[in-house]
Amino acid sequence: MVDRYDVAVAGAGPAGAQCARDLATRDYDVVVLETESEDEFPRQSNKSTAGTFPSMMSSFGIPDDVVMSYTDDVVLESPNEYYESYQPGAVLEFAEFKRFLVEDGRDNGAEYRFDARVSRPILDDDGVIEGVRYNGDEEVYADVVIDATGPAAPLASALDVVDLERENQAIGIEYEMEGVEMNHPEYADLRRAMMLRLDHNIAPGGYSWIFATGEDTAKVGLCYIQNDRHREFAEAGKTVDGYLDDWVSRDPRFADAEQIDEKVHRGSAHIQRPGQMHTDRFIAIGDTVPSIDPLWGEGIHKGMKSARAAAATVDRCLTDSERRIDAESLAVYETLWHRDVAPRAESRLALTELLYLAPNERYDRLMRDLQKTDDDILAKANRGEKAGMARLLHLDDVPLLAKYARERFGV
Ligand SMILES: Cc1cc2nc3c(=O)[nH]c(=O)nc-3n(C[C@H](O)[C@H](O)[C@H](O)COP(=O)(O)OP(=O)(O)OC[C@H]3O[C@@H](n4cnc5c(N)ncnc54)[C@H](O)[C@@H]3O)c2cc1C
Repeated sequence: MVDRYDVAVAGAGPAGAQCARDLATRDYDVVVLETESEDEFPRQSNKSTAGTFPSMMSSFGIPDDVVMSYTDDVVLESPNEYYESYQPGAVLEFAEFKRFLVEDGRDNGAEYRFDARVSRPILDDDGVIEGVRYNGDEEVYADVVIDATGPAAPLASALDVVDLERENQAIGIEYEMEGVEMNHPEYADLRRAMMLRLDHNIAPGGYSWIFATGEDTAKVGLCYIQNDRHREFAEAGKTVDGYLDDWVSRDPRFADAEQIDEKVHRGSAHIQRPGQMHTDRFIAIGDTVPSIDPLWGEGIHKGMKSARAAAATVDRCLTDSERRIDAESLAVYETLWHRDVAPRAESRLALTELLYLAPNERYDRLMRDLQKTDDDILAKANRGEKAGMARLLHLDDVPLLAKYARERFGV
């Protein structure tokens, strides 16, 4: 007997599981294939700090049970300055959040197969995908196939839909810690905050973070892309683990802190310009695209929005009396992605590249500027609006901009 569904989704991350939730709610026959075993799920894929905002929680009906802590502020730190901004948020228990998405999808009729490692597409005589092969020779057929395997991307790569480039791969690691001095006199009060720190001495060409999960507990981590920028500031031979250990041993906030039950989360994501995201009968979502926000690494909300855009696209195409699922019909996904998931993705990526190229002193100045700037300018810059970005630049940034232009355009 051939297994046949309306939609087959590879990967039960936030993107895949949300897509299945949306499709099952609309009564489509959907199956999700997840490589990990159900008993331990999620184990290796329990990678995320999972800081998010109320807009995500309310748009996707996420219950309070999966929240570790609520925060009031976002704090940006540079080596010698900091800037606080009121912005309520939530740090999720990522594993519980993933399990909630699976259970809720199942309650709505989605089928899950764990221990199901997707390896490649099944193609028809015209080279169009009509199903997937998993665990060697097992097969599932579907009208539409969705790759939501994050950076693994076995289907999107085989179909030449996305090319996740190694030089754009950001790697990250974090510890869950207790005994952290969250209100140290030399630093901002982090007791109810998500803090991101720009400092090449800690995370060369990237950033580090402390996200409060309790009075003296926090998720503490860092990430960077191993590109030229990283190498410019990096110490030879030092690994991402080494950088985190070094920060933890030097920063006075961790003087009496310890790792909780050896809890370590690690993973990667690609930070690159958006390209193609679909073809005949196929859509890529979440970190497979990749949808992650280049500036601050917010991937959960972006991935779930891309999942919703994909589900809406599939719904539209399968509602059509002819069930048209060719590339042209599915192209509405890319329109929705650029409109709703990551508007101005190009400018935000340019801002990110410029930001991580800047030296430490420039970060201190950025914090001083932000302290004097109204939140509206920051919000505009953050959205990638040129007017907001220009307000944060100075005349003596010309060499920095020239360096950026040389790297980006070779001029
Ligand atoms: C250290 C770190 C910290 C982060 N912090 C934050 C944060 O604070 N806030 C935020 O919003 N984002 C954060 N992110 C980013 C966020 O976690 C990701 O963007 C998000 O998880 C992407 O979701 P996804 O569903 O696209 O992919 P993934 O989460 O990668 O899920 C992919 C799923 O597919 C499965 N899979 C993989 N290969 C296969 C295969 N061949 N067959 C079947 N299944 C497969 C995996 O097991 C996994 O369950 C962080 C990421 C890292 C690494």
